[in-house]
Amino acid sequence: MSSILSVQNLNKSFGNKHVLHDVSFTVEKGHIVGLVGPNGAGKSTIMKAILGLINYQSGEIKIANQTVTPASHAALSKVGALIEYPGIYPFLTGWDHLQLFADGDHQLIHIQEIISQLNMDSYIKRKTKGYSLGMKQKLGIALALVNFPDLVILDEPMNGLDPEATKDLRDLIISESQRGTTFLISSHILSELQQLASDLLIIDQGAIVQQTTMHQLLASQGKQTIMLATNDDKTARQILKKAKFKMTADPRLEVVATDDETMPQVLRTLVEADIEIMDVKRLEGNLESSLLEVLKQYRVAQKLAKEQA
Ligand SMILES: Nc1ncnc2c1ncn2[C@@H]1O[C@H](COP(=O)(O)OP(=O)(O)OP(=O)(O)O)[C@@H](O)[C@H]1O
Repeated sequence: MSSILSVQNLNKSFGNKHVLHDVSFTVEKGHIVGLVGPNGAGKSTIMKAILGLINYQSGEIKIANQTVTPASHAALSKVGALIEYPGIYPFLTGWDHLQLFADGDHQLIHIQEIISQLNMDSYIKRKTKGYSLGMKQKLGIALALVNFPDLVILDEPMNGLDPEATKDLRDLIISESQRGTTFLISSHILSELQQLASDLLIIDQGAIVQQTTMHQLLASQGKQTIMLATNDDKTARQILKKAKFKMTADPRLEVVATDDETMPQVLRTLVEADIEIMDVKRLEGNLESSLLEVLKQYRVAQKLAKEQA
């Protein structure tokens, strides 16, 4: 695995307000990373620092091994971003914006693909002064993606999007990531992020609480389960209990997955006992409840550490 982005010991203050505290993390090439945390945690500030939009007191930011500062932007040539509101000229059409932004005519096919995937065909040739909030947001996202960037940074990209557009965006991000594009995305829409992100950076009050994978976070909270249907659920339950698998309170046959091995072990145990398996599903837990739990535990630990200091 190689990292495309590395942030080390980043400290940022606005006046005498210290808002980022020794923030360090790396982002692996091709991953979709969710940056999550409460309001005011420092997500946008981290993104702006990565994009060279704000100065910082200390630390180092590297994109593809090249240092980024407000005075040194070379590494950003292969980065696309949407931070806060997209900068859009009202008297140009969406198509004009995309063409102006594109590195060359060879991007036209890609522009057309993005327009179709985000369902923008019906208005892309209209002046943007008549666009709704969601239409502008989609244009901002299209602009971030147009030149096949290696890294894309999106701050709350689902803002203003209806459910259909949210799904279109999710599909687009996944297809671009399959081409090798890396994404760093902040969002408060955790149900959406859960379907998108492979990795998570959890931040609270300007400090990294945890860098983890979605799978690990959900599993660590004991929230991932395996739902089974067999030809004899009653006997299957007895066998699984005897084999010391943890069952949930659900009246159906649901086993708590403690790690990646649980699923094959459960299936082997049942097959060896001649139970016929009709259906098996891995149920992911809930990102929102897992995140709230992690933040709660972190704050308790922080409070204890302060009291002991
Ligand atoms: N230009 C600024 N001047 C002063 N303080 C600022 C400025 N920008 C951000 N802050 C402060 O820095 C902290 C982090 O803000 P930031 O916008 O990065 O949080 P966030 O995690 O993106 O929040 P949200 O989820 O609400 O968008 C907050 O306390 C905020 O008030």
